Amino acid sequence: MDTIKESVLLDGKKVSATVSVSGLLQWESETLGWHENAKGAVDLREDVIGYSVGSSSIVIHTFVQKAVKCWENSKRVERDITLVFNSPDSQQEWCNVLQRFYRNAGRPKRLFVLVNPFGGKNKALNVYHKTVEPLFKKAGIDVTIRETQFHRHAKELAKSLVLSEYDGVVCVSGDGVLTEVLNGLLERPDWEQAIKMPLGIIPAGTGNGMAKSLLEAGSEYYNQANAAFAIIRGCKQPLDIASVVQGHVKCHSMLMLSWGFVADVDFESEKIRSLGSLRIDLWAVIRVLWLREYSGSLAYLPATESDIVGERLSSQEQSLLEKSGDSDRDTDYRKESNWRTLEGKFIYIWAQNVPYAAEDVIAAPRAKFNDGSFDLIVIRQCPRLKLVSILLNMKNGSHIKSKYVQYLKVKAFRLTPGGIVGDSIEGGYVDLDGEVLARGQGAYGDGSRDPMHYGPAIDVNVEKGLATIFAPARCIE
Ligand SMILES: Nc1ncnc2c1ncn2[C@@H]1O[C@H](COP(=O)(O)OP(=O)(O)OP(=O)(O)O)[C@@H](O)[C@H]1O
Repeated sequence: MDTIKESVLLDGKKVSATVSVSGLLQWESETLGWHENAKGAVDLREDVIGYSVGSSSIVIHTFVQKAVKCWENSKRVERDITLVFNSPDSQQEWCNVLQRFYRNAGRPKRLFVLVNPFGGKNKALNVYHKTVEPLFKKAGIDVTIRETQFHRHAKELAKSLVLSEYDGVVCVSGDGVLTEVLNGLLERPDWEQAIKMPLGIIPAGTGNGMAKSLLEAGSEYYNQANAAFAIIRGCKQPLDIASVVQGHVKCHSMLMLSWGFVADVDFESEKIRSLGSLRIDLWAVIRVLWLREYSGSLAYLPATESDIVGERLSSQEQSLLEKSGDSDRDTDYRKESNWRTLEGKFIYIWAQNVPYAAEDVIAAPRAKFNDGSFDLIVIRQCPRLKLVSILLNMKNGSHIKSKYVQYLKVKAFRLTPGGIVGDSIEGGYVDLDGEVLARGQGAYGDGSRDPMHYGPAIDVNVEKGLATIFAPARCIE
């Protein structure tokens, strides 16, 4: 039978209710006639966390979007709907329909949850217990929770995870812990299997660009409850991943790589960390006043015809490129003929996988989760005042309209960072998903014993949809 119908008490009122195998619960009052509250409906797939069964009742835990101003994504609110049945048989019949529906809905049943107790303002544990745990409980999810105890602990845990025991790994943290899990999975001997494990993120760090990008793309209000609900709903989005190789160092990125101004501000301002988020603004002012330009080169493989700017590679550059990087993975772009190069002075180069780099920074408004490319934002020579306006406009993404910004979608790139123009030291940092990948001589002591010294060129290859991430339904590309 596709639909069952029953006369029940719904929140104490007599209604005629139906539930269909396609997941729609509808009701109509048997006493109110055409009164505005006489009818109702709820979509079991889109708007329900789960259900629980009482002695003669079923409680449906709904999580429905509240209508707000049209330009805002609306918040969801929890509301329980209690259905009381006349007989144990009809209750059982309804339970069977609900059970069958949720068994086939692709929702996760067993999750491995990692919480970074020091993420953001040390509030991640509180976020988990207050907001996330109650929702997972209502959804009937079995949770194994681990607090990360040290830097890169999440990576170790991902490396040793028993894959068959979980339907997903969820990080209650910033983007850093999520990236560690990704790298742990990809460093396993069984990485091809391991990387199919769906990942989830509940924003509880300082940098929450991935969670913001997912919720925004799904037209969901940005908060931790909605992020948890996206995981409960079980929709999954393939996510591009960049493999990054510099000499012997090999790792993976899901968010961003930057070199120059932006990375320098981020890392150099660590000295004034006690000032909180103000540290970034203050250091940005310092760096604008004492603006650095770096010499270097960027070779890249355009993703589309309109991303072709710059010169073709010389035959020597092309042959160097073909010997470089990583040949382990499926996608190998090194021998493609369409590579281009930009050389000279740069203020910054920023490669971004998803639109948001942080909650309030839309670094790459055209970025897509699964288009097989990273978006490059390149600033070369630029007057100081224009640079300030570009930085301010990153809050709404309009910086890409500036004539000083080159915005390119690329499938692969090779960055050769050089020194500060007009200075004997190299200086600047290369930031990979919030961690130092490399730094120029002088960025750390005299640089002679710095293990992260710039070294050889950095090769980045985008692997289309290599990872899988839980995402709001409307975000799926
Ligand atoms: N118990 C711990 N002690 C010290 N460092 C930890 C611990 N757990 C996780 N970390 C490290 O904290 C870093 C930041 O993690 P997370 O992703 O939660 O936040 P973030 O937004 O990237 O940064 P922030 O620390 O500024 O909030 C990661 O590099 C991770 O390895």
